[in-house]
Amino acid sequence: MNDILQGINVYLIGMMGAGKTTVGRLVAQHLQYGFLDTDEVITKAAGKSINEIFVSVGEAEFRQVESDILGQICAYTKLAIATGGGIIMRRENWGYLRHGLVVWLDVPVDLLCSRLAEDTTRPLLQDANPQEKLRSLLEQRIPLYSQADLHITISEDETPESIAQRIMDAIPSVLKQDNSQN
Ligand SMILES: Nc1ncnc2c1ncn2[C@@H]1O[C@H](COP(=O)(O)OP(=O)(O)O)[C@@H](O)[C@H]1O
Ligand SMILES: O=C(O)C1=C[C@@H](OP(=O)(O)O)[C@@H](O)[C@H](O)C1
Ligand SMILES: [Mg+2]
Repeated sequence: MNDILQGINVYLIGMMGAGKTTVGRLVAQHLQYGFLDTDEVITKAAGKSINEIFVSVGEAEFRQVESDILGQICAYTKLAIATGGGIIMRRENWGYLRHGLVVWLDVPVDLLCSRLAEDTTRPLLQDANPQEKLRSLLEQRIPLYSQADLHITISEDETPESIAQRIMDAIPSVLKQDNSQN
């Protein structure tokens, strides 16, 4: 598989709670790739949590830093990258994501909600009605998530390992022509 991918990066996109960070680590192991999480890179560089960044400089500045980090990451190869759920909103980010293979983890809102019910680390969900917030964010974002190379639909009962395996099985079918011909 590593040979077929020719070292191109694999980017996981999808909503908060979709499992990008959890599954991304496993995909990296399967591919014998490095693993990066854009949120983790940002929090390490800033010395602050995502919540603190949103409070101190606001979402707009966070999005700028997120784009800058993605621009730097995409210069490397052999990485599986878990992105933040909103990374797909900026057009310039697609220029970076397109250097790699983009995988959308598509999880129903009800399941996202149950996974994140006790979570306090997602500032956008510190809302009176987190379920409605997730629903409206997903509605805005679906046209963008849909631009992924690979669409992985996830049902209620599927382990992260099973999802990672499905991604591995599906990758050959969506490899960009240039890479599959080499
Ligand atoms: N396939 C899965 N089955 C059950 N729980 C999961 C699964 N994938 C992720 N989770 C849990 O859901 C929460 C959010 O996962 P995370 O990987 O942080 O998502 P994301 O990075 O997409 O926001 C975590 O508590 C994680 O353990
Ligand atoms: O969907 C979003 O806009 C966000 C998702 C978060 O990452 P996860 O998708 O890993 O939760 C994080 O980047 C930030 O809280 C904003
Ligand atoms: Mg994450």
